[in-house]
Amino acid sequence: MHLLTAQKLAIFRGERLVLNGVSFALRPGGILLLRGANGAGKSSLLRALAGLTPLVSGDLFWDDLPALADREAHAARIGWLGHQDAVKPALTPAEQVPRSALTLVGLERFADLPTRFLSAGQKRRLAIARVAATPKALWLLDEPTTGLDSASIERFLALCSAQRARGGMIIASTHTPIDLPNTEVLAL
Ligand SMILES: Nc1ncnc2c1ncn2[C@@H]1O[C@H](COP(=O)(O)OP(=O)(O)OP(=O)(O)O)[C@@H](O)[C@H]1O
Repeated sequence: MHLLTAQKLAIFRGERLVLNGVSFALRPGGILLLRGANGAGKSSLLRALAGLTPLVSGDLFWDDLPALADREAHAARIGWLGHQDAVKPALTPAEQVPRSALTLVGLERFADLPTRFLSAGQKRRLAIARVAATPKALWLLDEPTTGLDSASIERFLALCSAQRARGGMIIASTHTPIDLPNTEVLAL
């Protein structure tokens, strides 16, 4: 039984139709990888699925009901990892994410340092920890592994597996392979 179904989505960015006729469906525990060249529309699709960019046409269903009819309810289902990390530079990691989640991304040693002193990869790991910290039915991840070293990629994959094991879904754009079983791919 599919929980999330997209039918013939069309998305404008600025003046241009960047995506048209995009359809897919995901079951609980499913993972969908978005592939495509720079500018293909991966980020635009993720934003639209999050309700941040309007759909020009098409339908998005959650459990067979219009997903975006109640924006607040939809936002509450989503763990969002954008292109830009939503981390606060003046606060420490421990001030913005529970310590248990920092451990999951190997950031415990940096928990009490102002976030502005973290490296790009460490900030990315903090943003991932923030997504993983609260249970969300759907993770929308824009190039989650960019800038991560191999140990951090392994930890990220473990978090993805845990999300799927509890019935959560993942949609991620990526230019690199993501080594997880039963992945579906949407080429844009
Ligand atoms: N805010 C915006 N206003 C106008 N056009 C935009 C905007 N954001 C993106 N675009 C355009 O929409 C198209 C799709 O961009 P998008 O960022 O979704 O691609 P992408 O597949 O995520 O690319 P990348 O692999 O480089 O991250 C591009 O042609 C881009 O120039």
